[in-house]
Amino acid sequence: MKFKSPPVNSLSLDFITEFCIGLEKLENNRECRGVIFTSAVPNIFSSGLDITEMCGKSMEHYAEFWRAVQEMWLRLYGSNMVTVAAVNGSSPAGGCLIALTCDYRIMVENPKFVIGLNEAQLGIVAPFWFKDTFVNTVGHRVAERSLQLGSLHSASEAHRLGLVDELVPEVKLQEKAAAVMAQWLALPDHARQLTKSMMRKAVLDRLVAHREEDVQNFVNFISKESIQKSLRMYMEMLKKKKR
Ligand SMILES: CCCCCCCC/C=C\C=C\CC(=O)SCCNC(=O)CCNC(=O)[C@H](O)C(C)(C)COP(=O)(O)OP(=O)(O)OC[C@H]1O[C@@H](n2cnc3c(N)ncnc32)[C@H](O)[C@@H]1OP(=O)(O)O
Repeated sequence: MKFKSPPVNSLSLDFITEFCIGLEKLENNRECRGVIFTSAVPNIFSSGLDITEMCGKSMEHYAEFWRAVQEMWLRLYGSNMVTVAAVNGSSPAGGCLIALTCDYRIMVENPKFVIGLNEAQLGIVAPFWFKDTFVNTVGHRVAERSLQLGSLHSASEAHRLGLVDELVPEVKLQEKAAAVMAQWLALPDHARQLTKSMMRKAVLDRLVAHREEDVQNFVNFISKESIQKSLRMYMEMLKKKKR
């Protein structure tokens, strides 16, 4: 699955809806046993949740948007397929979450590419299920420090921390992703799928059990004037950076 929503593959409601429909089709296709996620936009895997979906909109819109974000994560983290992220560009926040939610992450070894859950830098808080996914990948200590600081890690640092599993030159990315996929698909599906479910079930169940509460927390949090102000300032900063 190749993300192609220029300029930065931000995760808008439309993007997320298409992502979920695409994933469901693949999940229901018995001939499809694995998916590689990558980007068709140069230098960007995904810039994370589309900030314009969380700024200056109605409470109803925030609730609809957050349910879609939850749905995307639930489907991807709970997927029966082998999921490999071929990270060929920067991947902050929600973009990093997509990579973390896969079974395996391969990143291009470009010192300009960054990845991490940088929510704290925007004055927002990664919800518990972002945090759980991060802890399950890198462990508690690394996740705690990285989340509190809202760190964006270079590709080599991300590899050192275990945030990504492998680094490769750009020209080798697709070949490597296909080789990893072949390795994972060599196992009997039922054994791999039951093992994956055993490892992820508690974290998935936690969101399912608290889904509406999580939507309400998000809506209350994001609609606070102080948070709206932080998001507006962040968007301004992104625009100024270009001038
Ligand atoms: C008490 C507990 C309660 C719990 C409540 C939970 C609350 C959780 C809430 C939210 C969670 C959010 C998670 C997220 O994903 S937030 C998004 C974070 N993303 C970022 O910080 C990335 C921002 N973008 C960048 O750093 C760069 O754009 C980069 C991706 C590195 C690409 O750089 P470059 O190639 O130089 O491109 P530009 O910066 O010029 O961007 C091009 C245009 O795209 C716009 N843009 C960029 N990112 C976003 C985005 N995420 N959303 C919307 N728009 C984005 C940017 O403004 C440029 O627009 P324009 O051309 O009009 O100037």
